Amino acid sequence: APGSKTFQLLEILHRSTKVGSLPDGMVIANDLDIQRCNLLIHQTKRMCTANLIVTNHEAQHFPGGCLFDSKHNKMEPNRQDQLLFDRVLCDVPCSGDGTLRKAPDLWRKWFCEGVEGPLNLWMSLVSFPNLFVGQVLRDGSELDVQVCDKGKWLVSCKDVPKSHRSVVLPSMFPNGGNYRDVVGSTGDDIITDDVNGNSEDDVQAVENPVIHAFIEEVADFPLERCMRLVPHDQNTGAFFISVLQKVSPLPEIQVKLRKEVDKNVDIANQGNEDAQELEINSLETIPEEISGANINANEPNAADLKVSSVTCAEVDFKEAQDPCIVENITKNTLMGKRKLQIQGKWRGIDPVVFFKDEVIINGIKEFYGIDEQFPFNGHLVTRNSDTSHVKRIYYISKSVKNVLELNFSVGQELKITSVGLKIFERQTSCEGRSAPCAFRITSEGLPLILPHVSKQILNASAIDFKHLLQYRTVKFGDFVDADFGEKATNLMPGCCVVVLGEGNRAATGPAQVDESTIAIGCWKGRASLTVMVGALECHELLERLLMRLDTAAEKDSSMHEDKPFDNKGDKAQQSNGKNEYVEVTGVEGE
Ligand SMILES: C[S@@+](CC[C@H](N)C(=O)[O-])C[C@H]1O[C@@H](n2cnc3c(N)ncnc32)[C@H](O)[C@@H]1O
Repeated sequence: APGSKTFQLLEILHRSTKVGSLPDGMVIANDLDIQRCNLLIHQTKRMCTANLIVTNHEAQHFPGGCLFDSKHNKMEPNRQDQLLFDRVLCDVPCSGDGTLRKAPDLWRKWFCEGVEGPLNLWMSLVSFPNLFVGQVLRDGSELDVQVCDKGKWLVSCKDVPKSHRSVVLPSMFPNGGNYRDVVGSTGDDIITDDVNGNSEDDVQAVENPVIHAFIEEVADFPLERCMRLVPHDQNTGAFFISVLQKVSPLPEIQVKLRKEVDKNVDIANQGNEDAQELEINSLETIPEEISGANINANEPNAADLKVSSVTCAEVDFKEAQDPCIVENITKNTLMGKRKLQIQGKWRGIDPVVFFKDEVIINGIKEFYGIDEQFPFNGHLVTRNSDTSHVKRIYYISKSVKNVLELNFSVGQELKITSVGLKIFERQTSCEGRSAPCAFRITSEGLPLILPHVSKQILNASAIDFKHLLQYRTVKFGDFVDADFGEKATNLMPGCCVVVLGEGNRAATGPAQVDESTIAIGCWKGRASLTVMVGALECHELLERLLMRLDTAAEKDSSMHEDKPFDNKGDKAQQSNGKNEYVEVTGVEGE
């Protein structure tokens, strides 16, 4: 955590999806804490999913996306017009008492009222219209909190035997206080016998009438849908899990929605204008003074912040340290100019903008030979409303597209911190030559788009693939398979994809892609191919490659010793002086 439950939900969603396609469903992951959102985004990145939206709301006030038919003065009951969830996993803040075992010091700070916060939150969540039907749980605040000490139920701190008062604190009872207040100003008149007439040394289990009544009451509840994992049984922090099923909408919800509708109408009118303004239209020019800035999504008033620019020298230094890790380097072409990016509704959060620049989109399609089956229209978004500086393009599934469209139509109610799968990223060559296509395919986007790519794609033999991963830049003439080297020479300059073929020769014909396909994004420079992933990813791919070769029926033993290829390998290594690509200067936020 955070992110592991979201990851598992996405895994379930993607489980039966064929390579190159996307599941129908989607996950919206929400947390009130923006830092937790960012961690979650990071953790789920390796899922490479286009079916996730991460939002930053109070869950009890999660926007409903409910449309209002102003003409007929009624709420649209159409399901498509509302953001309704089929299932909700609520991982709510807890009382924290399960943690006491591993952090006993907390016991002294633990106080009963502390549980009320989470309890109130749970109650407001279960009555939330988008989620569950309300009133499914008994209001816990009605319950008198009882303290059990050595098998005996204590209703008030007055009942605590003197010898136990250092352990059972008044703060553990709902009325709190301290022993001095409760038993007298001096504390001398401390009761030594408890309310049940037992002496303090004669503590015995007694039946508590309140608990008894409670047990009788809950006997009819469907508690088989709840599970309590007590900490000492599992040696964990304790969990209470319950499964609730919504069986019908609540009448009160209609009233509540009714009130919200009026508010939504105003927002929607405002929002539609915003949405139109924010849609990218290459014919429109955005005034310079409001374009191009790097907004930190964690800062509530980031739009007011100055833009800190990374100098060329800093970037060169970082690249010299690890020339392949370029993705995280943010350059700012504006160099010192303070410019503000157009913000969406949420200040400090980059706007989500449908990317519709046909010149760029058609250029990408043409360059990579992407088949028409792969839907682009309405599936691309950016986090930058400045068309001339779009740096990253994200792919969204149909389900996410529907939610975004609904969100725009109701005035951008959703505060979206992350959406979709980064599929293309702007890239240029440091040789100064501009590639015919300014956008490379990202490694996250590669699994999705690969089956649809027919140009700029090569099949490499295992040995050449291995050399690419090892040396990361290999001159065309240094490839073991001369045919592969020639094909690489004939590629267009810029981004290309190298797919691992079978055995020691590159496969011929178009790449056959399935779940087991190993492929890597590369840059075709003037004289060499350079892999476009970080050292860690290269290392992981190399391990996968070696494992595959180990288990292959026709294992080529030469793969495990470089001797026959030493010259080639050395040459390849020597050629790794400088990469032939560099991340383009960009100003997009996110
Ligand atoms: C038990 S943690 C679970 C976090 C996350 N699901 C995970 O697996 O790490 C509870 C989370 O609820 C978040 N939270 C607290 N109050 C909230 C609220 N009103 N709305 C949404 N999230 C809230 C906290 O920021 C915290 O991250």
